[in-house]
Amino acid sequence: MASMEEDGSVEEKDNNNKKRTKSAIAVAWLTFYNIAMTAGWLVLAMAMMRFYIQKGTHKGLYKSIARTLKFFQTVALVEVGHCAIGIVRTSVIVTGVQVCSRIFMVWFITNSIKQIQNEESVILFLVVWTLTEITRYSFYTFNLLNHLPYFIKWARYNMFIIMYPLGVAGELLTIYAALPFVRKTGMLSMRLPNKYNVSFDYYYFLIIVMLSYIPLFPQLFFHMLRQRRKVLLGEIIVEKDE
Ligand SMILES: CCCCCCCCCCCCC[C@@H](O)CC(=O)SCCNC(=O)CCNC(=O)[C@H](O)C(C)(C)COP(=O)(O)OP(=O)(O)OC[C@H]1O[C@@H](n2cnc3c(N)ncnc32)[C@H](O)[C@@H]1OP(=O)(O)O
Repeated sequence: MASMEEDGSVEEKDNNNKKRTKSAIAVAWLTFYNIAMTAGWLVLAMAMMRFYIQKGTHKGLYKSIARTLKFFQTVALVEVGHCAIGIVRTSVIVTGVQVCSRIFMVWFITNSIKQIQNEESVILFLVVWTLTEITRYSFYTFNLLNHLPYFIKWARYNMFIIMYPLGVAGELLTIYAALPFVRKTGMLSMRLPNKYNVSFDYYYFLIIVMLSYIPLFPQLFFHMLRQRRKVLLGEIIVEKDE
């Protein structure tokens, strides 16, 4: 009996150790990931500042940082995986919408339509994303290391109140500026007749994307407001199942 109890406790200890090892691996990975992403967005911030100081204009800025931006924004897809495997307590849907809309902005709008790359709206969302991500990833990093300075926590849960609407404005104005070029060139569209018998009009697709901000953006914004109340004001929030 005693030996069974001992066996049981050994098994339990083993399971606990496994859990601890797994979470230690997760913490190590997340710490590495967040440090790399903070560094990436800092590099982008410095490249943008250097470009503007040297050239005195925003024209050509997007082209000069495009590769770095595409790399770090695309890598953020990993975050959907973090949620899916449960190593961070965030909804896959909320993260998916946030990350996919950014990737769409980068690859299918700004990168694909050269004529809009010098629009002021592009600079607006680039600056807003960069400030947001430096704050967000450094928040996660310091939080994981249990050394979170209050001003980073404060910035993480207050900046979005201004940054989210500004970022959305930059994104929507950029898509709007792209519409005439998309209509004129018929890019990424499929007209009938074709061998697949399928028709797709990227112009109307972009209009649908713009309209989808109306229901989706408030959900992200209110999610952040709830997080803000939870973290800064200590409110207990009962999460609904996904
Ligand atoms: C195919 C075409 C699609 C087109 C769709 C078009 C519709 C688009 C509508 C949407 C528009 C979005 C526009 C947007 O791009 C504009 C901007 O971004 S503007 C700049 C302002 N933006 C922000 O402030 C971004 C805010 N968003 C986020 O922070 C996240 O993306 C979000 C998922 C929304 C929220 O994050 P989360 O729920 O994770 O909140 P917390 O930060 O409070 O964290 C919760 C817990 O998870 C832990 N966590 C999360 N990630 C990590 C990580 N990487 N490392 C470590 N830990 C992490 C975090 O610590 C919390 O843990 P705990 O609760 O235990 O404390």
